[in-house]
Amino acid sequence: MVDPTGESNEGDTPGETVPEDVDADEALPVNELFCSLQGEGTLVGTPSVFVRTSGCNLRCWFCDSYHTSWEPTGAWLSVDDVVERVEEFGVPETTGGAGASQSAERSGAAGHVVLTGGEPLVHEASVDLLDRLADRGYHTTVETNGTIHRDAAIDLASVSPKLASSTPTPENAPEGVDPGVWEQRHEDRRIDHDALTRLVEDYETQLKFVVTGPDDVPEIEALVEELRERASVPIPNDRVLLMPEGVTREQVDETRNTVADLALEHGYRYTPRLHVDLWNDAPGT
Ligand SMILES: C[S@@+](CC[C@H](N)C(=O)[O-])C[C@H]1O[C@@H](n2cnc3c(N)ncnc32)[C@H](O)[C@@H]1O
Ligand SMILES: Nc1nc2[nH]cc(C(=O)O)c2c(=O)[nH]1
Ligand code: SF4
Ligand SMILES: [Mg+2]
Repeated sequence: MVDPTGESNEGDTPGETVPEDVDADEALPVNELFCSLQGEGTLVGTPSVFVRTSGCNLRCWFCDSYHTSWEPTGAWLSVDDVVERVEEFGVPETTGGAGASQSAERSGAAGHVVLTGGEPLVHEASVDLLDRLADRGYHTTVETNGTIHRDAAIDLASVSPKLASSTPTPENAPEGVDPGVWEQRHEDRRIDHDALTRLVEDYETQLKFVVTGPDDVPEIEALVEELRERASVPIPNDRVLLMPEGVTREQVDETRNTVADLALEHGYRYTPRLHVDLWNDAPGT
């Protein structure tokens, strides 16, 4: 394992820790690559291959992928190798493939790939990966915090803008972590109206907000209104999703009903965290 961060806790420049023998245009720091059911959003329940890159330009206190943000870990893989690993789970039937491979332990994800992280769009090579997957007939979902726009083969932009309640403080930071410069840096970076507007205009988009409680709703309403004014495309309420905050079953049990009630009250959509319900916080799910 190498430090694949793209961004250390003190440093600020994506790419600064790329090892000398790695060409960051053609390789990605991969934290995990696995097959599961899409647990969040409009495609919930869809068998999918997940490619989780390491490194993020934000530091949400509640990040459920600590080892891609606060303590980024993974191994650099060439884009070719990532495509090969994805194909081991099955190739889309539309490209003449036989569907799911029989050898993989979880092998049902022949058509959908979810590129996530960390923040996958900090990495230039994500564009190349998405192009190659699209060429092979995969449907691509990109899970992104919405602070970066790239031109890429994205079928569904699953954008999760980060609310004020996500900002790390010494009180809420993960155990043993001092957020230091990240409290202000996260706050400064978490909303980029231009990037959000371009994502909404260029791609089929869902806006998937992590909700910690009723106090988050005014900020969601204001942001959605702002984007509706800026964007040249409509943003219907059924593309605005409220998702309960929580990494474990116990935590989601605490927030689930409040968030469902808020969705009903405001006419937004609710999304479960199906993978947490099914597999709790196990890695590779
Ligand atoms: C780990 S993030 C990676 C993609 C990107 N960095 C982002 O935040 O959208 C994947 C998804 O998990 C969500 N998420 C992270 N921590 C969470 C938590 N504690 N509760 C609910 N959702 C969470 C994010 O909002 C995002 O939708
Ligand atoms: N099953 C499952 N569905 C997911 N949808 C988005 C995820 C993510 O971490 O981006 C995720 C994940 O980690 N697991
Ligand atoms: S933006 Fe996404 S990956 Fe980054 S810290 Fe927040 S939840 Fe984690
Ligand atoms: Mg996750």
